[in-house]
Amino acid sequence: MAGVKRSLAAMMSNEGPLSVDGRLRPYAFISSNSESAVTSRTPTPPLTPTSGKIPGFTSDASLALVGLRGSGKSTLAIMAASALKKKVINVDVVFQSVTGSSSSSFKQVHGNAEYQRRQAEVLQEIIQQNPTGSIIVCPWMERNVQILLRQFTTTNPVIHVLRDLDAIQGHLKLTDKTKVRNLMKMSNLFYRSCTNLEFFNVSEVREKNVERYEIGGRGSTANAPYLALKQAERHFLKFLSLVYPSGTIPFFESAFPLASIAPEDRNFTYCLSVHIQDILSGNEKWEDSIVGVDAIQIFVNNLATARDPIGDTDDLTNRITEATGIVRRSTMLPILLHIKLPDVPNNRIVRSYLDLLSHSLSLAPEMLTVDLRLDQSDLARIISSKSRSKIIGSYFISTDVQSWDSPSWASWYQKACQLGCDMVRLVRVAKSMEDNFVISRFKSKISSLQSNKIPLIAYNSGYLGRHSSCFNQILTLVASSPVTQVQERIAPFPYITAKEATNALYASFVYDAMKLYVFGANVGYSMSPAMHNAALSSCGIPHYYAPYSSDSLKGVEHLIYDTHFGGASIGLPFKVEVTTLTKYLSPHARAIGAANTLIPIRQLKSDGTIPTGSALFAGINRAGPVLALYGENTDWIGIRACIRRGLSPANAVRPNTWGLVIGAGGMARAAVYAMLQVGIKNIAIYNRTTENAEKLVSHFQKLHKEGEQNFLTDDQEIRFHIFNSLEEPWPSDQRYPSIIISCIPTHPIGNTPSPEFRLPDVWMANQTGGVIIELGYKTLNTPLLKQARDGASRGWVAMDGLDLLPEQGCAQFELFTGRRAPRRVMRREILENYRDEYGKSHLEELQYRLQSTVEQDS
Ligand SMILES: O=C1C[C@@](O)(C(=O)O)C[C@@H](O)[C@@H]1O
Repeated sequence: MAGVKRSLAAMMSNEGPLSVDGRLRPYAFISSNSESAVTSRTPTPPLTPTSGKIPGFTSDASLALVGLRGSGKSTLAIMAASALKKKVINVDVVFQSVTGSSSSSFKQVHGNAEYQRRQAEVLQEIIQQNPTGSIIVCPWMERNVQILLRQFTTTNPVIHVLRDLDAIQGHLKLTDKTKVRNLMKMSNLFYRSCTNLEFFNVSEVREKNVERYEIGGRGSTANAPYLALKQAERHFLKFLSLVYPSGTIPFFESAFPLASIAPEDRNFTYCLSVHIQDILSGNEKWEDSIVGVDAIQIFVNNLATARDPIGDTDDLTNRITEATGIVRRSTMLPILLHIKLPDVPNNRIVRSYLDLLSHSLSLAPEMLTVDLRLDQSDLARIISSKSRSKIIGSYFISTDVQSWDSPSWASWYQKACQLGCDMVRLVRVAKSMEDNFVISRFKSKISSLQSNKIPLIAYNSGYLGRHSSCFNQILTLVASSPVTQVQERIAPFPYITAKEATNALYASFVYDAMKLYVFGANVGYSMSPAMHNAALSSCGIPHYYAPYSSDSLKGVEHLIYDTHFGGASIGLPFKVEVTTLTKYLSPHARAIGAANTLIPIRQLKSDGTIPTGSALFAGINRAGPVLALYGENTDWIGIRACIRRGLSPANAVRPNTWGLVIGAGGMARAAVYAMLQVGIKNIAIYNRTTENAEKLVSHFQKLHKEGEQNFLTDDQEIRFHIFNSLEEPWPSDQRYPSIIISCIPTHPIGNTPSPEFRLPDVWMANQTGGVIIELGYKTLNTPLLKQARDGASRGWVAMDGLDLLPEQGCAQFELFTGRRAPRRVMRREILENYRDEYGKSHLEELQYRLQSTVEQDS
C-alpha cells in the first residue's frame, strides 16, 4: 500500500526468503533418476517444499495476491472484486486498524521481532476468518508470512504478481537498476516458495497518439484514457477464469460461438507457433499473424544452451512467465506452452525441464506439452498436478526416423493415454513424400483402438511433411508467414501457414467454396460484404459474400435452398420474419424474438433434430441439400462485446447499476438482452411511443416468469422503468445509468428527419461516467455521440455502429465458416470502407481507431 515503505536492505535481510536456495517453486518435480543431485539442493533451513500441485478451487474460494510493491496487486484486486463478487482485504490496512499504527511506525516503536509477530497474527486471523469471499492483498515478505501463505496454497489460489523492472523501479522510486533487479530476484525466490499461481502484469504502453483521445475528437470511441486499464482487466479476468471453475465469472464467459468449443473438438484447427524470443523482444509483429488460427504456441527451445535456469531474473522461468503474460494480454486465443526437451538431455537438463513444467502450470496455460520420454512417475506427477490446463503428451526427436508403421508410435500414444494426458502430439521429420501417406495407416490403427482414446495430433514436419500437416485434423503447428527457403531444421518448425493449409483443404475438395449473403430490403449500402470478404480471403477461404436486396423474404428462398448456400446475415426488415423459416432458433434468438444470422444444416441427428455444440459444425463448408435452417442472433453478442469493451473498470456492473435503452424495436430488444447477459438488473427504457416500450418490457417480464433464460437463474429481481418523456427526472433513489444504448436511427428515413436525439444532461450525472453506444453508423457525429465525447473528462466513452458491426460480424463469421474470425482484419476493413450518408470517407479521423484495433474481448 502506498505510504508504507521499507528500506531495500530490510527487504533483503535474512528475515526474507529463508527456504529457497535458488530453486523455483521448489522441488515440485524431481527426476527419479537424479537423487544425488537432489539432496545437494535441499533448502536450508528446511521448510518443506510446496508440492507444485494446483488444487481445484471452489468458485467462492478467497484468493491472495502477493508480490512486490508496485506490481499492481491492489489495482488487480479492485478489478477482480466485482467480477468475482469478493471483497478486498488489504493486510496493511487491517494491520493499521488493529494496531493503530502503520507497519513502518509500528516497527520503529516496537522493534522488528514484535512487528513480525503482529504481522503473522494479523495475516493468520484474516486467512482463518476469510477462507471464502475475499481477495487478500499482501505485500509482506517475512518468514512467518511465507509459512502462512504456503499453508493457504493447499486450499486457495495464492497468486504471485510480477511486473517489469521499469514499473517496479518507478513505483519504488529507486535510481539504481541493479538494486531493483536484486530485489526482484529475491522476491521471486521468496514468493515462488509460497504461491501456487503466477501472473505477469503487463504494463500499459501509452499510444503515441494518446493526445488525440484526450481531445476526444470526432469519431473517437472506446480507446479513451479511462480505458487504459481495460486490457489489464481483461487479462487478469481471463487468468482468473482459467484458475476458478468455469462459469465462475459469467460476465467474462465468451458469447462467441467457437470460444466454447475446444480446438481439439473441431475440424482442422491450427496453432501458431511463436518463439519465446520473438514475443519478448517485441520485434516480430506476431499479433498480426493471428488470422485463421485457433491457439498460440509459445515455443521455448533454449533449454539445452541455458545455464542453470534457476535463480536469475533473466532466466527461463521469468521469461516464460512474461511471455505468457504478453500473449494472454494480446489475444483471447488459448495458449499452448511448449518447452522443448533436447533430443539427448542430461540429468541437469531433465531436472530443469521438470521444474519449468511445474512452473508453467502455475501460469494456468490452456495447454502444456510434456515430453513422453520422461519417466512414468515424473509424468504422472505432472499430470496429477495440473488444474485446468490440458496436458499434451508429446514426442518429437528430429533424429528418430522410424516409419509410422513402427509399433513404437502406437506405444507412445498408449503411454499418454494410460498416464491420463488430454491429448497426444506425435511429430516426425518426413524423409520422403511417401511418409505423408504412411501416416494414414498409423492414424487408422489408432482410431480402431477400442478404449481410452484421446485426441491425436500427428503429422510429418519439415518441407516434405507439408502434405500431412495440411490434413492433420487438430492443432497443426503453423508459421506466421510463408516459408520461402527450404532449410534443414531440427526443430518441428512449421513449414505451412494457416492460410496455406486452408487453401489446400479447398483445392483438394475436402471443403467446397460456398455462397454467403446479406439479405435485406436495401442492403446495397451494407458494409458487411467488404468486411466478410476481407476476412474470408485473409483466411484462405474461397467463399463469396454478396449483398442481396429483396422486397420479401420469399424473394431469397431460391438462394437459401441452393446446394452451395453457406449462410446469410439478415438485415432489416426481415429479422423477425426470418424466424418463421428456421427449424431451430438459438435460445438467444428465441428470447430476443429475432435472428440476424441464418445457417444451413446439412446433417441432422438420427431423431431429426439439429446437432448442437461441435456437431453443429460437422457438415460445415460442404455443399449439398439444405435439410433445415438454424437461426442465431449475433446483434446481442456484438452489443455485449461493445459494453464490455467500453465499460471502464470503475463502472464494473454491480447490483445497483442502471442501463438505459433508447428505442423499443428489434435492436432495443437485443440491447436489453445483452444488458441482462452482462448482469445489469435495472433497465430503463425511453421510446417516443410509450406503448412500444411497454410491449418490450412485458416481453422480457414474460420470459422472466417462464424462467427459461439463463440470465434469470439469478434470484435477484429484474427491474424495468419506462420514461414517458425526457423531461422526467431520474428516480431520486436510484443510481444514474452507466450504460446507455441508443437503438434509434441516426439518419433521415424517407420523409422522417433524423431524430437528433440528445439525452437530458441531468441523466448523465453518474460520477464515473460510463459508456454510450449509438448503434447506427450512418452518421458518426450524432448529437448523442457528441454529448458522450463532451463528457469524456467525466469518464464517458462513446461507441458507435462501427464498433458494433465487426463484433456481430465476427460471431457470424464463426458460424458461417467454423473458423475463429480474424477480428483485426474485420475491424480494419469496416473503418477503411466507411462512407457516411453523403458517401464521404472519414479515413483520417478514423486513423487512430485503425491503429488500436487490439483484441480486447471474447
Ligand atoms: O443489422 C445488421 C446489419 C446488416 O444487416 C448489414 O446490412 O450489414 C448485417 C446484419 O448481420 C446486422 O445484424
